[in-house]
Amino acid sequence: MTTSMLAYLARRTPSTGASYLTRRGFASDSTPVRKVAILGAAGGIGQPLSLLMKLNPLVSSLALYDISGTPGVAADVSHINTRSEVLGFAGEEQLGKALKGADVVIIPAGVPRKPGMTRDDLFNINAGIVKSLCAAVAKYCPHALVNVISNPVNSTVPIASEVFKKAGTYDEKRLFGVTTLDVVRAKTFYAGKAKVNVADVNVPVVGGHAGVTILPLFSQATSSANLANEEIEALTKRTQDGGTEVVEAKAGKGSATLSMAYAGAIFADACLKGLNGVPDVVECSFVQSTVTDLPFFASKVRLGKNGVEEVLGLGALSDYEKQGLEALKPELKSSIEKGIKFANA
Ligand SMILES: NC(=O)C1=CN([C@@H]2O[C@H](COP(=O)(O)OP(=O)(O)OC[C@H]3O[C@@H](n4cnc5c(N)ncnc54)[C@H](O)[C@@H]3O)[C@@H](O)[C@H]2O)C=CC1
Ligand SMILES: O=C([O-])CC(=O)C(=O)O
Repeated sequence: MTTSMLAYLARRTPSTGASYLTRRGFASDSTPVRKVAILGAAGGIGQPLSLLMKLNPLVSSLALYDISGTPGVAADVSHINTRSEVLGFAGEEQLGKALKGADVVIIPAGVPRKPGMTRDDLFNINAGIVKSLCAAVAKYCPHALVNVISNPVNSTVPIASEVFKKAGTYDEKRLFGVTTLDVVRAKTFYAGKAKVNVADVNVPVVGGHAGVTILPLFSQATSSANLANEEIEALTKRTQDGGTEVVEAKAGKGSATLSMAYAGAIFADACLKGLNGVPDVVECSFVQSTVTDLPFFASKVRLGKNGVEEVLGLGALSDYEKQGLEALKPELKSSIEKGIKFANA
């Protein structure tokens, strides 16, 4: 749970259970009004993500959109006594209303993997979904920060950028591929292996969001621990295969939803904090980048009032990480190009 969510829960009055913000009225005096729209809100990620965003005190309005099922999710979540007003929107004719005025749009719409599939196998269905949803974003909330969760992220983010370019609304500072789950996994696996407190651990994860394109930089991990090379290699492999581990364990019933909802909520919270002028908000994300020769790349990003304030460099890499960086480039390049080609076909 994010720090602001924890702070919010801590302010609850034990006697009534009512929140500080609710008792003072709908919106706090000091917290800006912020609308968040979730596209694909009735899905496996969408539902727990809707719950977590309802718990976020930075949100004043929460719009839950899907092709169907959202009136029920919205009715359910709306009974929680936190700040935001929740509205459900179902079907394409309601998409405009869901998006209008949104500050942050989170997109977990699309099909998930089944065992034996790669993320790229989702391209044929999800590319079209992301393309049409982004066309609507360009029309109804062209200044929103867009958090793309739908896979394959290495291609769906370039697709989104091309759609926005065509609409004349592209601002590279406002488009993000959500790779936070890779960071969440790297932290968890590292803390378990290094036997350190997971709350003290940070690990940057760079590159992209599929297989070998996921490159955790354990040489930069805090708290530092003297792990053997074989242990670092095993941790790297486990982080790269984290999604597949869940897909296989779910045995045909989808991919990561709960941990992804957590990761998506962390990233959206960082975007909101940045918009609100909170200093030094840094998260890894797949963004337009000049950190390597690839046009999009995941690395640490400082978030601010306009979205990306600064794309941070990679820092010092170990030899193993340098090799991993070179090895990931061909696949990432071809996934990016595939997305761009699709959007312009
Ligand atoms: N970036 C990341 O780290 C991760 C990404 N994912 C990806 O997130 C996506 C969603 O996964 P789940 O929630 O498990 O799938 P799901 O099938 O449970 O939910 C997807 C939802 O999208 C909705 N949807 C489909 N077309 C839509 C459209 N045109 N407009 C609005 N909503 C639409 C469906 O109705 C459904 O409710 C998948 O592509 C999956 O691969 C999953 C985990 C991690
Ligand atoms: O593996 C998948 O298909 C879903 C995903 O992106 C992840 O869990 O990292």
